[in-house]
Amino acid sequence: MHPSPGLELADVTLTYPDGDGRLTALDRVSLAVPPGTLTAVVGPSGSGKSSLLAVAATLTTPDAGRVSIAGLDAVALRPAERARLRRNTIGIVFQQPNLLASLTCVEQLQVMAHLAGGSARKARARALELLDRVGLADRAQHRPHRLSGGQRQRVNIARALMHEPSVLLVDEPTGALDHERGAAIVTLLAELTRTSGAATVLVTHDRGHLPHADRTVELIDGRLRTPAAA
Ligand SMILES: Nc1ncnc2c1ncn2[C@@H]1O[C@H](COP(=O)(O)OP(=O)(O)OP(=O)(O)O)[C@@H](O)[C@H]1O
Repeated sequence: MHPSPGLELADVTLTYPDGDGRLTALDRVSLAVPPGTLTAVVGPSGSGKSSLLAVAATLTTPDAGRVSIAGLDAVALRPAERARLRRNTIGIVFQQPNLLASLTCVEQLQVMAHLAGGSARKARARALELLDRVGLADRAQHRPHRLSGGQRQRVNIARALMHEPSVLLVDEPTGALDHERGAAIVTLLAELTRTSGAATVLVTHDRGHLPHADRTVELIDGRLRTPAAA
C-alpha cells in the first residue's frame, strides 16, 4: 500500500480511563484527507471531535490503529521524532487565537520561525506574505488589542501556516464570531487549503459552513460516518 501524502487515520481506537473501565472516545475511526482538501468534522458534544484532532496532531497516541502524516507512521515513531514531525509538518489552529499581547501581527508569525531556528529575514518576508494572503497586509504592525475577533483569528491561521504544514488541524475557529464573520474565516481556510496544498481538518458546530468543505464526516459516539445529506 502507498503511504498517503496527506493525513490518514486507519482503524484508530482511543480510550480513556473511566472509573473501573474505559470510555471509548474513538471507535475504529478511518479517515483519509488528501493534500489540498478540507474535511469538515461535525458531531454532538462528547462525540470525540477533540479526541480525533488530538490523535491527528500526534498529541495523543491511540490504543490501536495507524496515524499517517505526510507518509510517515506517527504511532511508530519515538517521542522525539514524533515531536519533530509535529513541529515540521502539522499546523494547529485553536478556537482561541492565543496571540501574544506585546507583539505586532508580523512578530506573532516571525516568532514561530525564530523558535524553529530559521533565517530572520526570510521569516519576515514569509510572515508579511502570509498576512497579505489573509487580508491583513495593512495590519502587520498592529498589536492584538487593535484587531477585531475575526482579524485575530486570521493572524492565528497565518501563524499556523508559517512552517508550510502538510496537515492543518482547525478546532472551532468561528466559535467567538457571528455567522457572517465565521463564514469569511471558513472561506479563507478553504482557499488557503487549496493554495498551500495542506490536508485540512476543520471541526465545526456550524453546519452553515459545510458547503465550503470538500467533504463532511460526522462523529457519533466515537464512530465516524459520512452523512447522507450534509
Ligand atoms: N482526558 C480525558 N479523560 C477522560 N475522558 C475524556 C478525556 N477527554 C475526553 N474524554 C471523554 O471522551 C469523549 C469524547 O470527548 P471529546 O472532547 O473528544 O468530544 P468532543 O466531540 O470534542 O466534545 P465537545 O464538542 O463538547 O468539545 C467524551 O465522553 C469525554 O467526556
